[in-house]
Amino acid sequence: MVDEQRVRHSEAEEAAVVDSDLERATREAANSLLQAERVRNCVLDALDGQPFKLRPSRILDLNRVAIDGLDAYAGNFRPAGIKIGESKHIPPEGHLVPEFVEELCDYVNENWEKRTAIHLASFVMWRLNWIHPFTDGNGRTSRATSYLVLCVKLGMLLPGSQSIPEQIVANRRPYYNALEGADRRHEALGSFPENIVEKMEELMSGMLAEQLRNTHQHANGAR
Ligand SMILES: Nc1ncnc2c1ncn2[C@@H]1O[C@H](COP(=O)(O)OP(=O)(O)OP(=O)(O)O)[C@@H](O)[C@H]1O
Repeated sequence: MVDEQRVRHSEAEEAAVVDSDLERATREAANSLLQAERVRNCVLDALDGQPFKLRPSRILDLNRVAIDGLDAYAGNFRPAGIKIGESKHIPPEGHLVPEFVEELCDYVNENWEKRTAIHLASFVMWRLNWIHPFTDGNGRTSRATSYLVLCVKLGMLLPGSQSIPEQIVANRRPYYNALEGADRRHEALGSFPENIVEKMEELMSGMLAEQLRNTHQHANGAR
């Protein structure tokens, strides 16, 4: 006899993901535009007076937009361990991810008035990559979240054709070096000293200047 109490199993749907390289490339390009638009809308909401707090749900959403249709875990924290190719850093175990992401959000929210826009954006860039909360799209999600924090803290949608995330993608080595510099400092001290992301701050400051310089040149007639 069938026990009625035992037949009510959940049947979860599986997330659909594309399988050809061409579809993947097309989807990645479309997602990247959607993610940039998502960041812009979040900045505009904050400028419109909606109080800004960095929350895990915002970070999850930026990951979902980046890898939707490309990875079954889009918008979810990874369930297990992960490695980063060619990096010495081993991200924390999967079960620790939610706690580390909450700690990152707390750091940003608690230091919002005390620290500069460059510091907060640099901290997010490093720490989110350090946590590596997702099965894929960690770089894209970290860059988008960092840029969101930078713009909201500055209180403006930054002008310029070559945004900081675009500059990083065009030349990744200094970005990897800055991530590794903070990894080493953190490993040695096990905490967040004031200058933990010094290298990333220098890099980001230079990239912000470049982004604004492009606007200045454009204003002077350069194409
Ligand atoms: N030493 C390091 N510590 C922390 N994060 C690192 C380190 N080296 C590289 N990374 C990050 O890991 C990312 C790769 O992770 P993943 O493949 O999930 O991201 P992605 O968004 O798919 O990649 P991409 O940045 O190429 O778009 C790199 O882009 C970089 O942001």
